[in-house]
Amino acid sequence: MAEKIYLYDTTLRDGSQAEGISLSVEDKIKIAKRLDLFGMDYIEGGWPAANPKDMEFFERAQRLTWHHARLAAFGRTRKPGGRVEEDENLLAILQTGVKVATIFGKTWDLHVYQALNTTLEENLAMIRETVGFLVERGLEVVYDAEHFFDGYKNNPDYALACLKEAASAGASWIVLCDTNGGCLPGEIEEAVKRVRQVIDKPLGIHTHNDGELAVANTLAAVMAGCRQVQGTINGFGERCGNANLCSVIPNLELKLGYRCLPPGHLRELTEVSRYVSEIANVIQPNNQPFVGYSAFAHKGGIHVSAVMKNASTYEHIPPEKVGNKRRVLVSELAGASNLRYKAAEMGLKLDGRQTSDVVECIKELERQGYQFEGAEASLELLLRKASGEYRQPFQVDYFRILVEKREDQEATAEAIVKLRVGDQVVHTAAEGNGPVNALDNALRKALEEFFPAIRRMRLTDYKVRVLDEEAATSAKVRVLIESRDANNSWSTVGVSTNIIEASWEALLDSMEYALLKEGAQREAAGA
Ligand SMILES: CC(=O)SCCNC(=O)CCNC(=O)[C@H](O)C(C)(C)COP(=O)(O)OP(=O)(O)OC[C@H]1O[C@@H](n2cnc3c(N)ncnc32)[C@H](O)[C@@H]1OP(=O)(O)O
Ligand SMILES: CC(=O)C(=O)O
Repeated sequence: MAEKIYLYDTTLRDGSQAEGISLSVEDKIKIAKRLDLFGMDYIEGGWPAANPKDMEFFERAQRLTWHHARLAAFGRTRKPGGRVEEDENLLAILQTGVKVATIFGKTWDLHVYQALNTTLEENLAMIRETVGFLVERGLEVVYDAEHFFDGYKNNPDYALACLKEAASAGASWIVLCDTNGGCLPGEIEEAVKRVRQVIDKPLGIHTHNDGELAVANTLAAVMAGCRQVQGTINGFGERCGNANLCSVIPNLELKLGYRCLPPGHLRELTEVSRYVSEIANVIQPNNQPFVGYSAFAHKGGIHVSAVMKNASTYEHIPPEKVGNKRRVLVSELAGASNLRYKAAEMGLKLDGRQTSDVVECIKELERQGYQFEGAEASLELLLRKASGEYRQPFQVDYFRILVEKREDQEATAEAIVKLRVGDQVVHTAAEGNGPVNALDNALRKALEEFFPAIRRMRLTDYKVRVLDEEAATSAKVRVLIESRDANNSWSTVGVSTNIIEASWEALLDSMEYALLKEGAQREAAGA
């Protein structure tokens, strides 16, 4: 059976130290519950003495049932010259009622002298007394040796002496921290091996990402003998972040053959990562390894052609192992393979001639400024039209816009639209707070009577990108529109030197796509 590596999540504590992240108690509870079900072994809930929010988290957490994880409360060693029995930070940990306390203490002599302003001997006493105080009260103590690796480089005997104090005082885990995040994997490996010779306790690793090596350093530490990994979901954390558990876990399980999560749970990784990003209100980078939207997205025609023959030609793991999906993008870099893949996804049949015509058409449109990667609904309409199986639900004869601005009055906009549905001609006018809004209103007014689905869709985002800035006010623009109904969202694109025309194109595609989906749903329901 594969060897177990214990997962220690500090998203709620070190993750909250990231600039721009502030979690409410409710957010923390939601994340902790999800991580518990996911199979995290330890969840660090916060530093109870640091703020009332963290204490409230523990009060609420005590009333909940935890299926897998042990909750840990974080804190520091006692103050220099202080008494553990009177240390409010330790008393707060006891007050939370948790069974695990994680204590960080100094290991780097520089910090002892300059941050704590005390002696090396007093720091050893602080570690010994603090760990002993909590162990005597029945807690499992995880000892986080802050700045261990920098301390080891500067004064190895003292750094190791700090670890020995914590171990002999009864700490269950000795966790080696690369607090400044500047170490290299080789340095980590060497130091961990040395610690194993002198410390007879299970070791853990806690790394930061300042040299972009937090994941690599964590893996190096595990290969050298650490059996607990500390990190955060999506690598959130102070400065450049912590070791990203969304990369650490699949590397440990899939590449190194360790056991971290309960069997089958790795498939929840992508969902967990996105859930935490959503609650933390952080946009997940598309290129985030394993779990990002683009982690298994293939754009180059050469890649897609090979992936369709054997996915491992351009994928280091099957995406479904981590709950992610393969995607194929269509752009000017596409070949026939991209189009065939897309057409099959849409249930369309394109013959060789149609496929090469669409590839050429897309390359030409992208040259003009269109971008189909971010406008999959416009792409689908294009492919359907090319397949010869598509009937347009309506035809537009023309639109006209009137924008008026009078002195001391707000600007007004009015749009007139003439279109045909079958053999009926519709001629409507509508006002709006701007020309695009007026067009949207006029189109809806014309179409709603024939197609009630239009009432159920709405525009959710509108983006304009100037394509050739130097052309100033005569520049070409690309408009991307995002729309949604109760079940789906979709994006469409339009390009023109006239911003109204570009918007109009994207708007028409958006409504046409809503009708296409509505028709497909009705068909599926047998209506
Ligand atoms: C490596 C890490 O990530 S550790 C965790 C870091 N996280 C945080 O700091 C977030 C939460 N922090 C806080 O809310 C506040 O800093 C508090 C409540 C903890 C302390 O606030 P204050 O009492 O106002 O102190 P302040 O933050 O200015 O300074 C920290 C003090 O802790 C001392 N300290 C630092 N590490 C330790 C330690 N391991 N053991 C004992 N004391 C320590 C410092 O020497 C300093 O003492 P001083 O005030 O006598 O100079
Ligand atoms: C303990 C901790 O958060 C660190 O050393 O980075």
